[in-house]
Amino acid sequence: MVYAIIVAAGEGKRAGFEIPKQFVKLNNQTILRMSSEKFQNSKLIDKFLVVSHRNYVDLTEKEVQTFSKFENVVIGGSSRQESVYNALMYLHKKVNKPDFVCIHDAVRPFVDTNKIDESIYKAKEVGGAVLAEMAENTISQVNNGRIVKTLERSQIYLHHTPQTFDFTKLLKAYQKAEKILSSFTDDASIFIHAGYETAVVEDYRNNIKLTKKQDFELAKCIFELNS
Ligand SMILES: Nc1ccn([C@@H]2O[C@H](COP(=O)(O)OP(=O)(O)OP(=O)(O)O)[C@@H](O)[C@H]2O)c(=O)n1
Ligand SMILES: C[C@](O)(CO)[C@H](O)COP(=O)(O)O
Repeated sequence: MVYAIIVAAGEGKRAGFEIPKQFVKLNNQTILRMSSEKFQNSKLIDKFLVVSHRNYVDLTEKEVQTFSKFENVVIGGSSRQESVYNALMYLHKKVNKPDFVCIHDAVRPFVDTNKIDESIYKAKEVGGAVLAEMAENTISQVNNGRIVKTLERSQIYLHHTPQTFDFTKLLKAYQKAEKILSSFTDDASIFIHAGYETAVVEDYRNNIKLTKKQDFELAKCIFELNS
């Protein structure tokens, strides 16, 4: 069984809207609903959870309750990784635990459903799989404003989501890292820290994370292009 975990418990501080950015609407649909619909439409996702900020549970539920694969809202934590951990612990308490979990940022509404499925196929083969975009710009490591070294860009990938993992292994990885979760910014880095193999699945550039206000201007263009 494959569960999606859609993390939507952030406050959207960098975006600066009056409400958390996952509830901002694009063409009359919230970002959260747009993202959730992609997992509802995936042929390999059996059920999904949405991780919500404790102050927005009702609004979160209202956005996703019509989806047949939606199971429950889980209360988030103080960081994205804490939120993921809360969802993993919810699943750990179930009698019928999932085999794989597919973790997605609610604020990446343009994810392609076929790419979701590709990440699941690859995770079933390798153990973990991350949708990622190969760097097309020259990349450098910088310290105090000075270039330390230029990196081989064919070996540099920008991590997107979803990131899909063997559930038992990911839970163990989170348990191993639970005192240092703030050292990580995504699930793959926690999985790799535990020594597990992780593959990349080439993703489309338009699977952007809506982080700042200007990303919503770009989102309007992507939405128009996709329409
Ligand atoms: N404690 C948190 C923090 C973030 N997220 C989710 O993780 C995803 C990526 O996080 P980010 O873009 O950083 O969202 P925010 O934390 O809301 O943004 P900010 O840091 O600007 O407040 C988002 O879907 C966000 O809702 C979460 O579930 N729980
Ligand atoms: C998980 C992620 O989207 C992969 O690129 C990214 O690390 C999330 O970072 P954020 O600061 O929590 O938005």
